[in-house]
Amino acid sequence: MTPFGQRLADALGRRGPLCVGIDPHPGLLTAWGLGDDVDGLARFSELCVEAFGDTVAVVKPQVAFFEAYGSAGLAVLERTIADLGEAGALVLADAKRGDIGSTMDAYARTWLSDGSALRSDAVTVSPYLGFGSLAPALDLAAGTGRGVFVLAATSNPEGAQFQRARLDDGRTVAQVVVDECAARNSVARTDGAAQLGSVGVVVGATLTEAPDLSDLHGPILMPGVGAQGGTADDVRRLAGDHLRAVVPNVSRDVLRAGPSVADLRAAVARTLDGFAFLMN
Ligand SMILES: O=C(O)c1cc(=O)[nH]c(=O)n1[C@@H]1O[C@H](COP(=O)(O)O)[C@@H](O)[C@H]1O
Repeated sequence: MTPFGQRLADALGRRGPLCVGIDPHPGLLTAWGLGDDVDGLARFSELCVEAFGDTVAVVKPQVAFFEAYGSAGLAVLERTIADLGEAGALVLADAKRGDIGSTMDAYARTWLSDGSALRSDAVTVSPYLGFGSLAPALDLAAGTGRGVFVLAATSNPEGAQFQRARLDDGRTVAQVVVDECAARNSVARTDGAAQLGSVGVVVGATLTEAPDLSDLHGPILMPGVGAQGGTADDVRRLAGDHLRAVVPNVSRDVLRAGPSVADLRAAVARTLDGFAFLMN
């Protein structure tokens, strides 16, 4: 399969620089006139697929909201991932996995192997057990043409406690994560692969300052726009010279426009207008 970074660059070029989250909060289910149950979850997801599948570059189902309904919720997630892919969107499973390497291998197979019912184009992972513990996911993604987004500097205020801590060499933990991802992408580039690597980082749109992203050569997911207070201007400021690698994520701010598919699509179009500068 074409490497994820290349497929992503292509999708952003065709559909515009946006990742929309499918975050079925119980409050949103109620606001959409749906039950806080598996049927409500399934209908919510169907409407999202209809609204975003054929227009948005990347759609990011938040796995937690599906897991909350047990195995039936996971079955909805399987269907949603498959339907989004069929409609032409890239699917980023927001699972934020991270564990010792041998267990990480099982997580990697779940989200990144060709044979899995939950296979997605990319998955979010947490480097808290050490960057090296992510190797099974990074290796499998490279082998199957999929992508990995590693949490570097997250959008929540608590994130700074660890992520801004400094190592002996003076770099912040967030910077080390970015640098490790950059090293992975540079290996791919010497193999003659895509301009945009397949190992991305997550940098919150709510931050005052981003880590140095100059050598990353990979995608930068920026969640925190809208409901968490981040704005398009914040994205512009944090993106610096890396406009073409940035993918802002918006979940609640778009989802609040539902349940009408037309209204959801209009919310996407409005949001994309605000990010037109990312295409220059
Ligand atoms: O990995 C993520 O997507 C993520 C990282 C981060 O630093 N902050 C963050 O908000 N997210 C996710 O992005 C989504 C943001 O949702 P809204 O605040 O509703 O736009 C949620 O699904 C979060 O779990």
